[in-house]
Amino acid sequence: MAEKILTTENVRLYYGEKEALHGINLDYDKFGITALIGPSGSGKSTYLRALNRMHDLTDNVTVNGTFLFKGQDIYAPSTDTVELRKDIGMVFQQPNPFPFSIYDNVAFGMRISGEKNKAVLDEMVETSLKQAAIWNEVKDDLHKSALSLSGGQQQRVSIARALATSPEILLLDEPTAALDPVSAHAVENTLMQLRDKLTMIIVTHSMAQASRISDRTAFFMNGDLIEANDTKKIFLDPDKKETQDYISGRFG
Ligand SMILES: Nc1ncnc2c1ncn2[C@@H]1O[C@H](COP(=O)(O)OP(=O)(O)OP(=O)(O)O)[C@@H](O)[C@H]1O
Repeated sequence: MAEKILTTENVRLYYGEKEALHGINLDYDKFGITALIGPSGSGKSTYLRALNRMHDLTDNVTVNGTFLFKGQDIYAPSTDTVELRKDIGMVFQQPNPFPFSIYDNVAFGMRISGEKNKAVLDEMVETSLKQAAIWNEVKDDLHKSALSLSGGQQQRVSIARALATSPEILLLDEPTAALDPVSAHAVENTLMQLRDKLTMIIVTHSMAQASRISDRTAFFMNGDLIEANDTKKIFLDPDKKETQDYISGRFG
Protein backbone atom coordinates (compact mmCIF):
# COMPACT_ATOMS: atom_id res chain seq x y z
CA MET A 1 0.00 0.00 0.00
CA ALA A 2 1.25 3.49 -0.81
CA GLU A 3 2.68 5.55 2.04
CA LYS A 4 0.21 8.02 3.56
CA ILE A 5 1.74 11.46 3.77
CA LEU A 6 -1.21 13.04 5.55
CA THR A 7 -4.06 11.62 7.57
CA THR A 8 -6.97 13.48 9.12
CA GLU A 9 -9.37 11.79 11.53
CA ASN A 10 -12.60 12.94 13.09
CA VAL A 11 -12.01 16.57 12.14
CA ARG A 12 -14.52 18.89 13.79
CA LEU A 13 -14.22 22.62 13.38
CA TYR A 14 -16.26 25.29 15.12
CA TYR A 15 -16.75 28.93 14.19
CA GLY A 16 -17.78 30.15 17.64
CA GLU A 17 -20.52 27.72 18.68
CA LYS A 18 -21.33 26.60 15.17
CA GLU A 19 -19.90 23.26 14.07
CA ALA A 20 -18.83 23.67 10.43
CA LEU A 21 -17.11 20.27 9.97
CA HIS A 22 -18.77 17.22 11.49
CA GLY A 23 -16.05 14.61 11.84
CA ILE A 24 -14.09 14.32 8.59
CA ASN A 25 -11.85 11.29 7.99
CA LEU A 26 -9.62 11.59 4.95
CA ASP A 27 -6.07 10.58 4.12
CA TYR A 28 -3.65 11.19 1.30
CA ASP A 29 -1.09 9.11 -0.55
CA LYS A 30 2.25 10.65 -1.30
CA PHE A 31 2.16 12.54 -4.65
CA GLY A 32 -0.79 13.14 -6.96
CA ILE A 33 -3.79 15.43 -6.84
CA THR A 34 -6.88 15.15 -4.63
CA ALA A 35 -9.83 17.39 -5.56
CA LEU A 36 -12.25 18.58 -2.88
CA ILE A 37 -15.63 19.26 -4.46
CA GLY A 38 -19.08 20.13 -3.15
CA PRO A 39 -21.67 22.89 -3.03
CA SER A 40 -20.94 26.36 -1.73
CA GLY A 41 -20.71 26.38 2.06
CA SER A 42 -20.06 22.62 2.32
CA GLY A 43 -16.81 23.16 4.24
CA LYS A 44 -14.13 22.54 1.61
CA SER A 45 -12.11 25.70 2.29
CA THR A 46 -12.63 25.38 6.03
CA TYR A 47 -11.19 21.86 5.91
CA LEU A 48 -8.34 22.82 3.56
CA ARG A 49 -7.25 25.71 5.78
CA ALA A 50 -7.19 23.41 8.82
CA LEU A 51 -4.46 21.30 7.17
CA ASN A 52 -1.70 23.88 7.66
CA ARG A 53 -3.24 25.64 10.65
CA MET A 54 -4.39 28.72 8.77
CA HIS A 55 -7.25 29.05 11.28
CA ASP A 56 -4.68 29.84 13.97
CA LEU A 57 -4.74 33.33 12.51
CA THR A 58 -8.51 33.75 13.13
CA ASP A 59 -10.20 34.34 16.50
CA ASN A 60 -13.04 32.16 17.67
CA VAL A 61 -12.17 29.04 15.64
CA THR A 62 -11.77 25.69 17.44
CA VAL A 63 -10.24 22.75 15.61
CA ASN A 64 -10.60 19.20 16.99
CA GLY A 65 -9.43 15.90 15.57
CA THR A 66 -6.19 14.23 14.54
CA PHE A 67 -3.98 15.66 11.82
CA LEU A 68 -0.78 13.73 11.07
CA PHE A 69 1.82 14.89 8.56
CA LYS A 70 4.27 12.01 8.05
CA GLY A 71 3.19 10.74 11.46
CA GLN A 72 3.78 14.07 13.24
CA ASP A 73 0.92 15.83 15.01
CA ILE A 74 0.28 19.06 13.09
CA TYR A 75 -1.54 20.58 16.08
CA ALA A 76 1.07 19.66 18.69
CA PRO A 77 1.93 22.76 20.76
CA SER A 78 5.58 22.26 19.76
CA THR A 79 4.82 22.56 16.02
CA ASP A 80 6.48 25.60 14.47
CA THR A 81 3.76 26.91 12.16
CA VAL A 82 6.23 28.84 9.99
CA GLU A 83 8.10 25.59 9.31
CA LEU A 84 4.81 23.71 8.90
CA ARG A 85 3.66 26.14 6.19
CA LYS A 86 6.91 25.61 4.33
CA ASP A 87 6.20 21.86 4.27
CA ILE A 88 2.50 22.37 3.57
CA GLY A 89 2.31 25.43 1.30
CA MET A 90 -0.78 27.25 0.12
CA VAL A 91 -1.96 28.95 -3.06
CA PHE A 92 -5.09 31.09 -2.97
CA GLN A 93 -7.83 31.95 -5.43
CA GLN A 94 -6.57 35.45 -6.13
CA PRO A 95 -2.99 35.47 -7.41
CA ASN A 96 -1.21 37.35 -4.64
CA PRO A 97 2.33 38.28 -5.67
CA PHE A 98 4.00 40.81 -3.42
CA PRO A 99 4.68 44.21 -5.02
CA PHE A 100 8.30 43.28 -5.71
CA SER A 101 10.19 41.81 -8.63
CA ILE A 102 9.49 38.28 -9.85
CA TYR A 103 12.87 37.21 -8.46
CA ASP A 104 12.23 38.69 -5.01
CA ASN A 105 8.79 37.10 -4.84
CA VAL A 106 10.19 33.62 -5.40
CA ALA A 107 13.23 34.19 -3.17
CA PHE A 108 11.05 35.54 -0.34
CA GLY A 109 10.60 32.35 1.70
CA MET A 110 14.24 31.35 1.40
CA ARG A 111 15.40 34.80 2.54
CA ILE A 112 13.03 34.60 5.53
CA SER A 113 14.78 31.32 6.37
CA GLY A 114 18.08 33.18 6.37
CA GLU A 115 19.47 32.17 2.97
CA LYS A 116 21.76 34.95 1.69
CA ASN A 117 23.97 33.12 -0.78
CA LYS A 118 23.18 34.60 -4.19
CA ALA A 119 24.15 31.48 -6.13
CA VAL A 120 21.85 29.33 -3.96
CA LEU A 121 19.00 31.84 -4.33
CA ASP A 122 19.55 32.13 -8.09
CA GLU A 123 19.41 28.40 -8.53
CA MET A 124 16.31 27.89 -6.40
CA VAL A 125 14.48 30.78 -8.10
CA GLU A 126 15.24 29.24 -11.50
CA THR A 127 14.26 25.71 -10.40
CA SER A 128 11.00 26.90 -8.83
CA LEU A 129 10.01 28.99 -11.85
CA LYS A 130 10.79 26.02 -14.10
CA GLN A 131 8.69 23.70 -11.92
CA ALA A 132 5.86 26.22 -12.04
CA ALA A 133 6.17 26.19 -15.85
CA ILE A 134 6.75 29.92 -16.19
CA TRP A 135 10.54 30.17 -16.49
CA ASN A 136 10.56 30.57 -20.28
CA GLU A 137 8.09 33.44 -20.08
CA VAL A 138 9.94 35.44 -17.41
CA LYS A 139 13.60 34.45 -17.51
CA ASP A 140 14.66 37.68 -19.24
CA ASP A 141 12.53 39.85 -16.93
CA LEU A 142 13.24 38.49 -13.45
CA HIS A 143 13.70 41.99 -12.06
CA LYS A 144 10.43 43.28 -13.46
CA SER A 145 7.53 43.76 -11.01
CA ALA A 146 5.46 40.60 -10.57
CA LEU A 147 2.40 42.86 -10.68
CA SER A 148 3.09 43.60 -14.35
CA LEU A 149 2.33 39.98 -15.29
CA SER A 150 -1.01 38.59 -16.46
CA GLY A 151 -3.28 36.93 -13.88
CA GLY A 152 -2.29 33.44 -15.01
CA GLN A 153 1.41 34.34 -14.93
CA GLN A 154 0.97 35.87 -11.46
CA GLN A 155 -0.68 32.66 -10.26
CA ARG A 156 2.21 30.57 -11.60
CA VAL A 157 4.65 32.94 -9.84
CA SER A 158 2.59 32.40 -6.65
CA ILE A 159 2.98 28.65 -7.20
CA ALA A 160 6.75 29.11 -7.77
CA ARG A 161 6.96 31.12 -4.54
CA ALA A 162 5.26 28.27 -2.66
CA LEU A 163 7.53 25.68 -4.33
CA ALA A 164 10.71 27.58 -3.42
CA THR A 165 10.49 26.43 0.22
CA SER A 166 10.44 22.80 -1.03
CA PRO A 167 6.99 21.85 0.28
CA GLU A 168 5.83 18.26 0.25
CA ILE A 169 2.17 19.22 0.15
CA LEU A 170 0.56 22.11 -1.71
CA LEU A 171 -2.95 23.27 -0.77
CA LEU A 172 -4.76 25.13 -3.55
CA ASP A 173 -8.01 26.97 -2.88
CA GLU A 174 -9.78 27.44 -6.23
CA PRO A 175 -6.48 28.45 -7.87
CA THR A 176 -7.96 29.01 -11.32
CA ALA A 177 -11.34 30.52 -10.40
CA ALA A 178 -10.16 34.10 -10.95
CA LEU A 179 -8.39 33.35 -14.25
CA ASP A 180 -9.40 33.46 -17.91
CA PRO A 181 -9.67 30.03 -19.60
CA VAL A 182 -6.25 30.20 -21.29
CA SER A 183 -4.49 31.11 -18.02
CA ALA A 184 -6.52 28.51 -16.12
CA HIS A 185 -5.37 25.89 -18.62
CA ALA A 186 -1.72 26.93 -18.13
CA VAL A 187 -2.08 26.62 -14.33
CA GLU A 188 -3.77 23.20 -14.69
CA ASN A 189 -0.88 22.03 -16.88
CA THR A 190 1.56 23.23 -14.24
CA LEU A 191 -0.23 21.24 -11.54
CA MET A 192 -0.27 18.12 -13.71
CA GLN A 193 3.48 18.43 -14.30
CA LEU A 194 4.02 18.53 -10.53
CA ARG A 195 1.93 15.47 -9.68
CA ASP A 196 4.94 13.09 -9.57
CA LYS A 197 6.87 15.34 -7.18
CA LEU A 198 4.25 16.77 -4.89
CA THR A 199 1.04 15.96 -3.01
CA MET A 200 -1.61 18.49 -4.01
CA ILE A 201 -5.05 19.09 -2.51
CA ILE A 202 -7.22 21.39 -4.57
CA VAL A 203 -10.61 22.91 -3.82
CA THR A 204 -12.49 23.41 -7.05
CA HIS A 205 -16.01 24.31 -8.17
CA SER A 206 -15.25 22.99 -11.62
CA MET A 207 -16.29 19.39 -12.02
CA ALA A 208 -14.53 19.38 -15.39
CA GLN A 209 -11.33 20.49 -13.70
CA ALA A 210 -11.62 17.87 -10.95
CA SER A 211 -12.15 15.10 -13.48
CA ARG A 212 -9.34 16.37 -15.77
CA ILE A 213 -6.57 16.77 -13.26
CA SER A 214 -7.24 14.83 -10.05
CA ASP A 215 -6.39 11.26 -9.09
CA ARG A 216 -8.80 11.21 -6.17
CA THR A 217 -11.92 13.22 -5.43
CA ALA A 218 -13.63 13.91 -2.10
CA PHE A 219 -17.22 15.16 -2.10
CA PHE A 220 -18.29 17.43 0.79
CA MET A 221 -21.82 18.46 1.69
CA ASN A 222 -23.08 20.44 4.71
CA GLY A 223 -19.85 19.94 6.64
CA ASP A 224 -19.73 16.16 6.03
CA LEU A 225 -17.51 14.12 3.77
CA ILE A 226 -20.02 12.13 1.73
CA GLU A 227 -17.47 10.00 -0.10
CA ALA A 228 -13.90 9.95 -1.34
CA ASN A 229 -12.54 7.66 -3.99
CA ASP A 230 -10.61 7.45 -7.25
CA THR A 231 -11.76 10.30 -9.45
CA LYS A 232 -12.99 7.96 -12.21
CA LYS A 233 -15.12 6.04 -9.73
CA ILE A 234 -16.60 9.24 -8.27
CA PHE A 235 -17.53 10.60 -11.68
CA LEU A 236 -18.64 7.35 -13.34
CA ASP A 237 -20.09 5.27 -10.53
CA PRO A 238 -20.30 7.03 -7.16
CA ASP A 239 -21.49 5.01 -4.18
CA LYS A 240 -23.77 7.71 -2.77
CA LYS A 241 -26.87 9.23 -4.29
CA GLU A 242 -25.91 12.72 -3.06
CA THR A 243 -22.67 12.51 -5.01
CA GLN A 244 -24.50 11.38 -8.14
CA ASP A 245 -26.99 14.24 -7.80
CA TYR A 246 -24.22 16.80 -7.37
CA ILE A 247 -22.00 15.67 -10.23
CA SER A 248 -24.94 15.43 -12.58
CA GLY A 249 -25.79 19.04 -11.78
CA ARG A 250 -28.99 18.41 -9.86
CA PHE A 251 -27.93 20.85 -7.14
CA GLY A 252 -25.03 23.05 -6.05
N1 LIG B 1 -14.93 32.99 9.24
C1 LIG B 1 -16.10 32.36 9.36
N2 LIG B 1 -16.92 32.60 10.41
C2 LIG B 1 -18.10 31.95 10.56
N3 LIG B 1 -18.55 31.01 9.71
C3 LIG B 1 -17.78 30.72 8.63
C4 LIG B 1 -16.52 31.38 8.40
N4 LIG B 1 -15.98 30.87 7.26
C5 LIG B 1 -16.86 29.95 6.80
N5 LIG B 1 -17.95 29.86 7.62
C6 LIG B 1 -19.09 28.94 7.47
O1 LIG B 1 -18.62 27.60 7.43
C7 LIG B 1 -19.32 26.85 6.45
C8 LIG B 1 -18.34 26.26 5.45
O2 LIG B 1 -17.78 27.32 4.67
P1 LIG B 1 -16.60 27.10 3.63
O3 LIG B 1 -16.17 28.44 3.15
O4 LIG B 1 -15.58 26.21 4.21
O5 LIG B 1 -17.36 26.30 2.48
P2 LIG B 1 -16.87 25.99 1.00
O6 LIG B 1 -17.37 24.62 0.70
O7 LIG B 1 -15.41 26.21 0.87
O8 LIG B 1 -17.68 27.07 0.20
P3 LIG B 1 -17.32 27.83 -1.17
O9 LIG B 1 -17.31 26.76 -2.19
O10 LIG B 1 -18.45 28.79 -1.35
O11 LIG B 1 -15.99 28.50 -0.99
C9 LIG B 1 -20.36 27.79 5.85
O12 LIG B 1 -21.57 27.59 6.53
C10 LIG B 1 -19.79 29.16 6.13
O13 LIG B 1 -20.81 30.11 6.26
